[in-house]
Amino acid sequence: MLLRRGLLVTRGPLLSLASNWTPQRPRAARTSVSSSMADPSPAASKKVKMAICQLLVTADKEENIKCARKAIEDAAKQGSSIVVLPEMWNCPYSNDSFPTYAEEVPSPGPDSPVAPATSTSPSVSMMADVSRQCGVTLVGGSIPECSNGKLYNTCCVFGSRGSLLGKHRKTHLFDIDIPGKIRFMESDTLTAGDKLTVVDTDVGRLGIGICYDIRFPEMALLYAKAGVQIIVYPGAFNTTTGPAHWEVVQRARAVDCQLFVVTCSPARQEGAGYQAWGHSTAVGPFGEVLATCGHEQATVFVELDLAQVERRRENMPFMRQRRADLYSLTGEAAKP
Ligand SMILES: NC(=O)CC(=O)C(=O)O
Repeated sequence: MLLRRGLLVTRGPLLSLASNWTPQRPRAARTSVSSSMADPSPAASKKVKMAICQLLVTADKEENIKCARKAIEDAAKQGSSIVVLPEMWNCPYSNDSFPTYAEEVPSPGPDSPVAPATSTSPSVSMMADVSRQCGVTLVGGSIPECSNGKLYNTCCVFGSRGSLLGKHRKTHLFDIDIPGKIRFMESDTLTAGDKLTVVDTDVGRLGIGICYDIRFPEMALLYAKAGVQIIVYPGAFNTTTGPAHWEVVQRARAVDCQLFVVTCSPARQEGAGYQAWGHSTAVGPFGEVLATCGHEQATVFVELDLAQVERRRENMPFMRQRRADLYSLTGEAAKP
């Protein structure tokens, strides 16, 4: 069997680890499902239908909220039980925009009261309302959050009854300078979060990271240690780092940690100051790209079989094989 891009793998029956399900396959979404190993046992599967909404983000906040709501409703109509939004989906990705578009985000909890739609947090209210109305788990990409005079890049996770189950503040700020290509300093306006975020949802245990967080394998390994099945990274790589690293880092995190990795980018907006790479993707625990798309607006539908996480860990028990006598990983990704 030959996998994409010429990787030669062992012989064995072709097996879909997680099949793409596309009642109406979105334009530009691509599926590449592959497996290099025969599934050793037909153990119970636990399938999760996910929609990854690569939204076109404009300077019009109200319009962005409307579009996000519609994408979530459409995904739910097509049977998704979990929907993912992009990083900074309610505003242009720029330090000028973050303070202007920022909202307050309440503390998570099963009874978290979420401000009514008329409040100063319209993006948060919409996400709470639509997740409850559609009965979906929602990983709400990220929005700028204002709290005690500081700004954060914050992802809200809502349960299928509309409560705010968790919030993750981007822990590694995107401060890079590649001369002649791209310079971006999130730290000019944003403050880094100081916690890792594991959330138990109806669809499984999620770990959350935002964009640049994906470059730090220690964080992903701590999530794996905490029993996370899917790490979701809303993210907006760019046209310099995207082609070089976007897919590689997703597959690396998935292989290292033997779990699903899902990314959700904004679509590329011609003429925008920040050119997002797009290519929202789902990767399986054997490092296989399950579904992806180009840089245009699209929803990627994918079915994840969470039983594959355990299977891959049985096949190759990295966790047990670590050499704690030679190295160790400290830190905490507390189980919820
Ligand atoms: N925008 C980010 O946070 C990260 C990014 O573009 C990169 O790591 O490259």
